[in-house]
Amino acid sequence: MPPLLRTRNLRKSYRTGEVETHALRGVDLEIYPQEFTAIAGPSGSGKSTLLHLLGGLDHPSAGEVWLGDERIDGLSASALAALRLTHFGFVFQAYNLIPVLSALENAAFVLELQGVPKREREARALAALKVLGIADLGERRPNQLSGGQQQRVAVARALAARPKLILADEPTANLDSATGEALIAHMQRLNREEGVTFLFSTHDPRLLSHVRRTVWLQDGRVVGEEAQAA
Ligand SMILES: Nc1ncnc2c1ncn2[C@@H]1O[C@H](COP(=O)(O)OP(=O)(O)OP(=O)(O)O)[C@@H](O)[C@H]1O
Repeated sequence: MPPLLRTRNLRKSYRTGEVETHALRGVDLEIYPQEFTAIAGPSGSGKSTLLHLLGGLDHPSAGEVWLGDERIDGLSASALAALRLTHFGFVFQAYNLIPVLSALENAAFVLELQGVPKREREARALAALKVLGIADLGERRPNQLSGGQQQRVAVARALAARPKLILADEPTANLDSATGEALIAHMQRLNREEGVTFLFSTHDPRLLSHVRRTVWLQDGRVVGEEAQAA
């Protein structure tokens, strides 16, 4: 099976005034369909930067990103936006829920952008909330939900759009241990039963104990890899 996502010698530098930070220094990575994988490493090692580049949220300084057999690193902003809408689900802190929309409307939001008709998007959003065990909370706004429930709505929103891949940046950060474990169990079930590919960035040992593969980053380089039994 060919990889879903692939990078070749991926590099990213940020310039802030006179200071240049080399966040990624040549990363080669392949993510295959149905993986349940974490990018792990210390703070500042480049995990979020890597996830952003893989999801087409930013351009690399050098190197290549391939989605299937399409090279995506050089695409225009609008082409990347279209690609994100159809291929990727994001569970990122910076992409949190829209405060004035209910949980159901938030879960349906990407479908609205995709032009899915109203009745179908409500049915799919509700089905996604059900999968995450929060169908009864569909009417609530984000500020009426706990942190864990909000994270589940974010996963439901990603899922409802039926992406090939869900990219999740520290999805269990700030969750108490029971809520974190419940969210992990839901994502595992989606992975096993629906075949959704998950790629996380995390340093949460709870999540790391459940992934099947961990790619370790340090100073912008892959320094090791572990496979775990399912
Ligand atoms: N927009 C930016 N401008 C300047 N420097 C940045 C920017 N984004 C990230 N960096 C720097 O790039 C390096 C990698 O950051 P990144 O956020 O990818 O690491 P991380 O492993 O996700 O860290 P954390 O676990 O703390 O979230 C860090 O040194 C960071 O300060």
